[in-house]
Amino acid sequence: MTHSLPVASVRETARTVRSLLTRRRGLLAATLALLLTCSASALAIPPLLGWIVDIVLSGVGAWRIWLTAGSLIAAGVLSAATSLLGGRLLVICIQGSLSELREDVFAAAMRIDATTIERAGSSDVVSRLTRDVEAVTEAGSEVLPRFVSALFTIVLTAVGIAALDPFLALAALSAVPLQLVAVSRFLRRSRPLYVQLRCEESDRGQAIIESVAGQETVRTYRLAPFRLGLIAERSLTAVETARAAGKARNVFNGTLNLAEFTGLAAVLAVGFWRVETVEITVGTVTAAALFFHRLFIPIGDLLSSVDDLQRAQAGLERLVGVLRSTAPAQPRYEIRDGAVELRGVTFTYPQASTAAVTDLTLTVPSGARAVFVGASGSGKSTTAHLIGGLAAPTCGSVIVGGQPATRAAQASGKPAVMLVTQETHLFSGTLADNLRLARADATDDELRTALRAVGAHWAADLPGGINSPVPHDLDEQRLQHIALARVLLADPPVVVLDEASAHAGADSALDRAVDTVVHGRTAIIIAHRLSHTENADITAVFEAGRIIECGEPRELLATGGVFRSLWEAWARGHEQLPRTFQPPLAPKEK
Ligand SMILES: Nc1ncnc2c1ncn2[C@@H]1O[C@H](COP(=O)(O)OP(=O)(O)OP(=O)(O)O)[C@@H](O)[C@H]1O
Repeated sequence: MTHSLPVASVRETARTVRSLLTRRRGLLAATLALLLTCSASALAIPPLLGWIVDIVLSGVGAWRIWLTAGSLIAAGVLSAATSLLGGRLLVICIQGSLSELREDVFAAAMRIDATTIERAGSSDVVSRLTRDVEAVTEAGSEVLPRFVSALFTIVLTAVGIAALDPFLALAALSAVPLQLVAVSRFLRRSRPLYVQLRCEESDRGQAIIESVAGQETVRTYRLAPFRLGLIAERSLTAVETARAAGKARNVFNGTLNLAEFTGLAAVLAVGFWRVETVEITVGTVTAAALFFHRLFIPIGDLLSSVDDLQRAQAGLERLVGVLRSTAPAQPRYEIRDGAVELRGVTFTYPQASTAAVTDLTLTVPSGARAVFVGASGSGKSTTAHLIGGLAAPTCGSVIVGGQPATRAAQASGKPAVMLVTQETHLFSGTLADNLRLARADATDDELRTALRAVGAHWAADLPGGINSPVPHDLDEQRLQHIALARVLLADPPVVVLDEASAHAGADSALDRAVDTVVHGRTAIIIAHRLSHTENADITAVFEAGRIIECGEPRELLATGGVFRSLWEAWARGHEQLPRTFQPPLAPKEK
């Protein structure tokens, strides 16, 4: 079960939209004035046509027909020109606001901490940044301009009919009750359905992403039927909600058609009676019928855009929810040095019932090298993540350079801590692009130097050198080269290497690269081989989420505790001990 990110209330969403629009209030006012002019000039067309009918019926001078026709053309041209210009300005205004919102939401999503993303499921964030942004953008650029101009046309046309004849206006109003019922029922029913549908779609996406990402596990444990069942169940739930939303839309459209029929029938019937009683001319009834007929399209536009706007509103509420789920942009923090301190740290993963690490206390002075050893699941990676500021401890504090680690992650200037894991993410683009993620202003020479320093000589052999697209078939070692070169380029005071040289194998080139990278900075190394403790200032032995031994490795060997047993067991499996641990470091026999 995922805990989706929050969805903003209607009021919060309206506040955000208002603040985005008021930044462009001049442009918005000009746009509305143009659209109003467009609707007003279009409004002149039915009465002018009605006059032509009356002039023809009365048989007076042809010049009047020409004059009226000229006015008709002028009104048409003015209406078309202002509609074009107003529509364009509206799109510019809305697109500007939307792109600002998109940037804010994207920046906010990047600031959400890893624990919240994990709790919400990554597909929730992805669906907000893709499908919701799409729905809002589409509504903003296509539906909203149609909605605004339809709204103006309806209001002005209603005024026009009333000015022609109040009885005809009353007849036209007979369509309104049915329209109001249709809209209010639809609004009540569809908005929660759209919000629900989005959540269900993102749950379905999460199940698919997890199944694909974990396909090896799925295959190994023969979980395919279970995973497919889960996806099918979530798809079915989403389809049922989509069907309920479709049904609500059909009822809505049917009621609108009935309303149109009722209104036009009423206008024609009343018009017939009024002409019979010779109180108005045929031209007036013609103008009123044309007015009412002209209303069909904008009313259809207005009410059908309610559907799209509803969907966009649901999307907007989810987007504003992303803004709400992060703290406002943090001020940049200065870190003092590369010292790392854990003070009574306990951390429990969101959906776990027991703590992954408990009451950890450790001090790594600036520039020192600390190596974490321990069995799988003993809490090393969790501690590395906490030092990297990816999550805040449940209890206690993790301090980097005098700042809580989560703040140090936003240190001003270069990053305070960099975490290198076995999973090196590459973006599409060239090798240089991928390295410049660490330092945007690095020159080509600096990139090449960093690659050489970590032993990535293969990069020079690529057809276009560092400007070649990243090869798809990079092996784990080469991926680690890129990750380590990024550290050299970013030059953080603290580096956390989680199994960074696990793929070194017999070749110790990657170990040498690790040595180069950690030189001159505080290093936290999660070791998969005890040889890594050879050059460590501090070795911390983890067991069941606790640090059970901690100190300078020679002292630990001399003390004869768990580390010494581990060391001896490891050494038995390796004919050759690392140089420094041989005679000089090996514990003296007591
Ligand atoms: N995302 C997670 N959600 C819930 N529990 C987790 C999560 N990641 C790790 N754990 C649990 O936290 C505990 C510590 O795991 P951690 O990965 O930190 O250990 P580790 O020593 O780094 O192991 P390894 O060397 O296998 O990575 C384990 O019990 C593990 O099952």
